[in-house]
Amino acid sequence: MKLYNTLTKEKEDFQPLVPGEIRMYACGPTVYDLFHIGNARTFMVFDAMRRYFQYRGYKVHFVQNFTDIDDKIINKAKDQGVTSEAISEKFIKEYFKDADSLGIERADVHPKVTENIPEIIEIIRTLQEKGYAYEIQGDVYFDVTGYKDYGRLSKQNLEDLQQGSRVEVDERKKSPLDFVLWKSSKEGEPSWESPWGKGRPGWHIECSAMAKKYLGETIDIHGGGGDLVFPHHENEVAQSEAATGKTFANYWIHVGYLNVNNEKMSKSLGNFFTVRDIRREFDLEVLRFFMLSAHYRNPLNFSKELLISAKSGLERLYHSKENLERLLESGGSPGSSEEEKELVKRLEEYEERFIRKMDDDFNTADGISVIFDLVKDLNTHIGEGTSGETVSRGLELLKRLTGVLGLLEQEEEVLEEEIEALIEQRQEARKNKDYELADEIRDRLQGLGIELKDTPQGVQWRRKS
Ligand SMILES: Nc1ncnc2c1ncn2[C@@H]1O[C@H](COP(=O)(O)OP(=O)(O)OP(=O)(O)O)[C@@H](O)[C@H]1O
Ligand SMILES: [Zn+2]
Repeated sequence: MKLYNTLTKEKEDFQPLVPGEIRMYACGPTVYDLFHIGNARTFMVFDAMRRYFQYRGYKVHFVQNFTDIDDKIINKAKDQGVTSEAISEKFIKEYFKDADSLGIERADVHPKVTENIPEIIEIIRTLQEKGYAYEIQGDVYFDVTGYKDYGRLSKQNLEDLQQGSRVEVDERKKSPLDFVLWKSSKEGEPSWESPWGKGRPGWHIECSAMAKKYLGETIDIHGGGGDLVFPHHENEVAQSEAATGKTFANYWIHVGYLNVNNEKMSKSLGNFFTVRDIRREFDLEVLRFFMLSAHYRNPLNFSKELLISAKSGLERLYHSKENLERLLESGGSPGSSEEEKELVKRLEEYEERFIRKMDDDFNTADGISVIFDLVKDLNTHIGEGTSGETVSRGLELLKRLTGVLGLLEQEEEVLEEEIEALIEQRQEARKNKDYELADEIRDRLQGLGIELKDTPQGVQWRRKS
């Protein structure tokens, strides 16, 4: 498998540290608002990558943090007269609602900064002890001139950076590029005790601390949106490598921007749509399909028109799947012809082609083209006369490949909701002593392949295998 590494600016052979296992960290959202679909692109790319790695047989350890302490959170809390925690807790819940509806699976750990303060303090202390950090009146800074590799990730040299940097407000720093590791707290702000007095962590240090705690000193993959290369990731590398003396991440992956009229979608520009804005008009799987139809490193322009055409593309995939399911239900004919044998052979080739494309720096755009080729072939060569086995192989393959991308998953979700609703109706009927209706609903559920079990904790259900 080849992955493009921002660190070397090359597609490299991907070799995880431990064969068969991948340790991957993605920078998560600052939780002071709903996230927009630009953020969603980055989250979705990492979700799809993780699914693909799993499909290729890797055990993936995936961590995505929540930045739950930050100026933006504090300011919003002040405006609304609530605690920072109230703001961050609310938007963490909202994050999960939107992520779930986008088919983004939960990471193995979603650590919060506020729950990792001792680990953060520990790294800062190490940096200070090793001479990479200095304190001024309760603020601690990283000394970039003391770290020889500063600028390596973003391919900038220190002198250019220093010349290019604005005159800093904080005259106390040794270099204008020095960044804050620990901030002394102002009156009324959330704060924690530390060796430098009461304060809170700077932004960059959190990821160094959490990646180390949950994945180890050296991880395989670290990523985020392209805007994070500098200064966020540059600073992460500096802190982590200065503290541990080891390589922080072997592969750096950055997702291209979702743009509007060729400008990055961002909160500050006001040119954004939240996931919920889109949900009012579109099924969110359409958005997912749209995002994954482009290579993750390329910028992607967003417009409603493009989303409408993505919708019809996705519908083509759904139609094919539904058609195969219908044929399967009708039983199919026995035996298999030469034509069918050829088709079965081609199925394997489609899967190989899909893997080849995806192995080449996770090219979902080409991967999706292969899926369309498969669908065309299935639509042409599978019909009433095809054996059940072949139909089922075609269907399985289609579901397997789209599943890797988190697509064509709508139906089951709807079904789940339907089941829950039916179970509720049945409970209601039983409460009203309408046992006839209750039994009728039970039979209907059975017809859908659902088994019910009455337990002291309530009704539980499972799909009959
Ligand atoms: N337009 C975009 N396209 C792709 N990824 C993006 C875009 N905007 C932000 N991201 C990514 O989303 C993730 C979450 O970022 P975060 O919550 O810090 O938002 P943000 O960068 O503050 O957004 P904004 O730039 O709109 O203020 C990061 O990995 C970031 O790089
Ligand atoms: Zn980060």
